[in-house]
Amino acid sequence: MSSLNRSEQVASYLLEIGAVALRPQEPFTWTSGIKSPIYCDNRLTMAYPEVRNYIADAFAQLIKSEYPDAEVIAGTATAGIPHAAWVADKLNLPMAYIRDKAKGHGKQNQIEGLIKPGQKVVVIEDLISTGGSSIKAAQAVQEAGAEVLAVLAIFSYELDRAVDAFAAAELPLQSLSNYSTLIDVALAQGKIESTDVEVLKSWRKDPSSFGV
Ligand SMILES: O=P(O)(O)OC[C@H]1O[C@H](OP(=O)(O)OP(=O)(O)O)[C@H](O)[C@@H]1O
Ligand SMILES: O=C(O)c1cc(=O)[nH]c(=O)[nH]1
Repeated sequence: MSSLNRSEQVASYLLEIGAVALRPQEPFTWTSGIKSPIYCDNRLTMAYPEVRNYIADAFAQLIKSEYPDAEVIAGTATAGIPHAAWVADKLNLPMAYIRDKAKGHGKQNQIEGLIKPGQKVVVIEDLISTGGSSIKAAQAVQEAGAEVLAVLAIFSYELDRAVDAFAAAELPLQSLSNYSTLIDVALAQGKIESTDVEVLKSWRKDPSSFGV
């Protein structure tokens, strides 16, 4: 592949740093309980300055062009936090993060940092599977009286379940890369075989029944 677009470049980076693991014989268990032949560990991007900087620039450009009114960049705990910090730094905006639930001690906060009622917030997540984690985080921001302009993620599996959940929650979602691009890039780079593509595509049609 000569000139890669943003989605292809992010997929290519994820493959290059070994963030994408295939294990059809011994499926991964996701946070939602779904069993999957693939796991994408975007946390590894932290270890690669060129990669994390490309991601932060891409998020920052997206926010500048599509959400120029953003006042706070909020990361989802835990994997969204470092990316939100780098993006907030690039945009010189306040940063916050959202726990999956309120702390049981101390100030019992779910949102750490500062999000004021009425502020316009962009939520940064590392990855969307079902969307459950990031929608919950975005709703916590809304419950705090702020407005969520969008949820932005590095990668999305493009599952129907997530698309429907974001639509029902009336939350815009954009990802820098996605499952279909990842498969195309991996195949073009010889990192997977056509037999892998068949498994990955058939799993994607019915993720809930894989490996059961
Ligand atoms: O769209 P969903 O079905 O909610 O799945 C995606 C979530 O799962 C992972 O987080 P995980 O629960 O592994 O926690 P972590 O961020 O603390 O690593 C990932 O970082 C997303 O937050
Ligand atoms: O749904 C998840 O838990 C999940 C899937 C995945 O590919 N990567 C990840 O970090 N979490």
